[in-house]
Amino acid sequence: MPNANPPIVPTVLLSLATGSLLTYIYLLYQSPPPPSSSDKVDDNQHSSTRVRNTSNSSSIHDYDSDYEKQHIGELPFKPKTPGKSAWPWNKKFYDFANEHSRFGKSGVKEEHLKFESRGMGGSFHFIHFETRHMPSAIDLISSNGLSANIKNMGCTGGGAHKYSEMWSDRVGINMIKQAEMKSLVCGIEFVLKSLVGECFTFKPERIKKNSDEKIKEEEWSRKVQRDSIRDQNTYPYIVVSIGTGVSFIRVDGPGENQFERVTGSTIGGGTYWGLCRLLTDCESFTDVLQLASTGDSSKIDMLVKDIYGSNPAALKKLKLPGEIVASSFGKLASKNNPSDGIDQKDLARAILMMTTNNIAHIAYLTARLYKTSRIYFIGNFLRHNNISCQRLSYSINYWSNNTVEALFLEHEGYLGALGAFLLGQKGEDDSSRKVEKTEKTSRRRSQSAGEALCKEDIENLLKNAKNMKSNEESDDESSIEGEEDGPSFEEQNGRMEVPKVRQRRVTTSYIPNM
Ligand SMILES: Nc1ncnc2c1ncn2[C@@H]1O[C@H](COP(=O)(O)OP(=O)(O)OP(=O)(O)O)[C@@H](O)[C@H]1O
Ligand SMILES: CC(C)(CO)[C@@H](O)C(=O)NCCC(=O)O
Repeated sequence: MPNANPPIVPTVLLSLATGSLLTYIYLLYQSPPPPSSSDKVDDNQHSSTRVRNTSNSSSIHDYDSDYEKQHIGELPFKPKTPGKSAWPWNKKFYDFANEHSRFGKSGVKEEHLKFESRGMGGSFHFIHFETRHMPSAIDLISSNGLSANIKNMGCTGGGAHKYSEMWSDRVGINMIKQAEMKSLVCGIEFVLKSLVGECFTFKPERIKKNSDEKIKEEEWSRKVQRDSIRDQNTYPYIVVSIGTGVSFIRVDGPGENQFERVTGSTIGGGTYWGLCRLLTDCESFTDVLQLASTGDSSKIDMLVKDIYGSNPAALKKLKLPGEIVASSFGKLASKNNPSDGIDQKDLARAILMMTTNNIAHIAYLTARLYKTSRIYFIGNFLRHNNISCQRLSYSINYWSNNTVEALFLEHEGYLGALGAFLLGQKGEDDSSRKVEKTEKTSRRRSQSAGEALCKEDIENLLKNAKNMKSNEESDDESSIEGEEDGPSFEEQNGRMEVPKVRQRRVTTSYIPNM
């Protein structure tokens, strides 16, 4: 008698990405293996019961199974289904993870990010917690008996090395280590190829009435969905991973080694959060973003018009509008008492803008250097951080004269964990020696921004700058201000608009000490 409704009580597979501040866990709940020949069901019936219907799910993510059916060969691994003997060994873990949305004191499950995968035969769930609570997280798993039958776990980031012994000693779980950049790129390729609704950008709320009209940055708040990777034209693209520090990676193609970390910046999310901890009373990242949203950075930053006055002829010659920042924190340099008239909210905003502007500049130059129109910004600095996403969208559009687009991903912080898992499924395991070697090689290649520019690169940049200059001279100045959506992107990507500003569930507050 066919079993029409095999239960969706799955095997749980785990993967971690452990950075200096946060750790992301990705869980895959796989359905039980197909029934044996004695209780065979027809294929259609089986697949429809194995995979839950996403349209009823609370997730915003629809799984593009048609695409996967056609392109499954292009995924970075051949999906494994669990052996029959493996199931349902991890039921305890599954029930525990399923029943709770908070774990310990800083663990949070992000319901809105979960999605189904027909190819993987299960659902992906996402949890993060603060890395400093790693020992408590391991104890939680151990004391609840959750580690039974979990022998291996994909892992990437610095923590894959730092906490490896702790995991094996305390709970007997072996870390299958993967290189950080490779995991990131693998995760990005996976979500871009298989998830509908993953990629988006910000555009102005309205279209210019005439070419002289300037659309202000504040109006760049319309969240617009972007298409996934469909073909070779997508490459090369730039990935800017904004974590504690910032990595700039060029991805040349779908193959797993077709990327290079081209440069980095030490001014990243850690800089922002570190300076804010020093200069404000905020105790959580969520609080400081909230504070920044009410601040005014123009009390702190020196604007071009502060230097030039509002002299249209002079500004036209300079080719910079008066409203943009000339020097972050520059206004404080010439005040008798720098703290007069400013408070914590203005500081929080100015630090956020300084960090974001710097990243935007390097990202734009990197895109120019490698002649690409796509920059994907990821990493947890952007988490619930519409202010930076909007600034990046506006700046990249502005500096590139509407030829390069800033793109964002819904699973921005979990791409490394996802990639580490996928690579592990492929049977890869970077031994520490191999990781060291890879990182040495990439270290040699990826020096700081200035060093990375070889003579040829500089010549190219100068050539491009010259071309841009002559384009700008022939253009009306206003054409670089918030032009209506650029034809190149609209034609390339096809577009679907999401009417509201980036909608994310508000972060549940992070309780210190797990
Ligand atoms: N709850 C949070 N607590 C602390 N920082 C947070 C939080 N949420 C977001 N952030 C931001 O995310 C940054 C860390 O990002 P992410 O976790 O992607 O990097 P990482 O992996 O630690 O660093 P790197 O990529 O440089 O190794 C922090 O510096 C901060 O700006
Ligand atoms: C060190 C890493 C790669 C760790 O994720 C990251 O923090 C980073 O890219 N920092 C910038 C380092 C540099 O100057 O290239």
